[in-house]
Amino acid sequence: MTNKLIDKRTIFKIKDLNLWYGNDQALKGLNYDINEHDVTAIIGPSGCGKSTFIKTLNRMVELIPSVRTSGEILYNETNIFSKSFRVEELRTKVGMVFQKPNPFPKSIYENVVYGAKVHGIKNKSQLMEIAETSLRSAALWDEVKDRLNSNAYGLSGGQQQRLCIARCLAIQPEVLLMDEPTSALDPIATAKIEELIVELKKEYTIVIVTHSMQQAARISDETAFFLLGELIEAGNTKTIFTTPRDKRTEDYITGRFG
Ligand SMILES: Nc1ncnc2c1ncn2[C@@H]1O[C@H](COP(=O)(O)OP(=O)(O)OP(=O)(O)O)[C@@H](O)[C@H]1O
Repeated sequence: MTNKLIDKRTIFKIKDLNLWYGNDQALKGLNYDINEHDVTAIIGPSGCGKSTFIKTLNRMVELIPSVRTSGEILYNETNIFSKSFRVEELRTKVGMVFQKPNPFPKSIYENVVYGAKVHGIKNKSQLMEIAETSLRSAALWDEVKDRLNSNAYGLSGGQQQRLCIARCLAIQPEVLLMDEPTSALDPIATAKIEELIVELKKEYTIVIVTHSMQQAARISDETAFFLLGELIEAGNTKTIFTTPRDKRTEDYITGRFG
């Protein structure tokens, strides 16, 4: 399915992607392009393959031993499944934020600079600069700048989620994958993350799984509707929500199932 009208750079080109967990096929013949600086929302009923799909984009899904894939995902024009492709580099460039905030049991500062340290940066002022820049980008700096050495577990759920976003940003990704990043948060914390996503798309490309139609409509440029492992319909979010082509998309977005 072709889905782009505007002339933007394609960051992921997905070609005939299939994925199996053992004998069970979870993704079926997906063809889709994801463009730079778009927020792309992945929607669909429980079990339709949304999480599996985004975890395939940085090959995290392969951490499950029974997983087998076929097809291609071109990331900046290189197939991520090719033998010579460096998966560690992919996971640096394509970061992930999960449903439940998952900070490490460390200080706020140590959480943010963790990846930079793993990458060998030792200089204290450089690390402090990375921490401040990342926390500012995640709209958290003002709330934590006086308590950087406090344990991250002392933050609220919404703050912890922004900390996890800051931790991702600190390793300078190009893409942020977000798997229902607000489903564990209250409406105010959710609104803050949504505002942040809209701000972050100036610098990053964002793919977000969401169960909330309102959230998809509020923050995404493109929406892809999945059903039983298939990509049923994708395109401009406004179009998908106002004039879907497929009856199954219409039924889902109007709450008739799922
Ligand atoms: N580790 C796994 N082993 C085997 N099957 C799995 C595994 N993870 C997911 N599946 C199956 O793959 C299919 C897609 O699951 P996935 O979690 O990607 O769906 P989803 O759309 O993200 O669901 P939800 O909205 O409930 O999170 C489901 O049938 C699920 O049972």
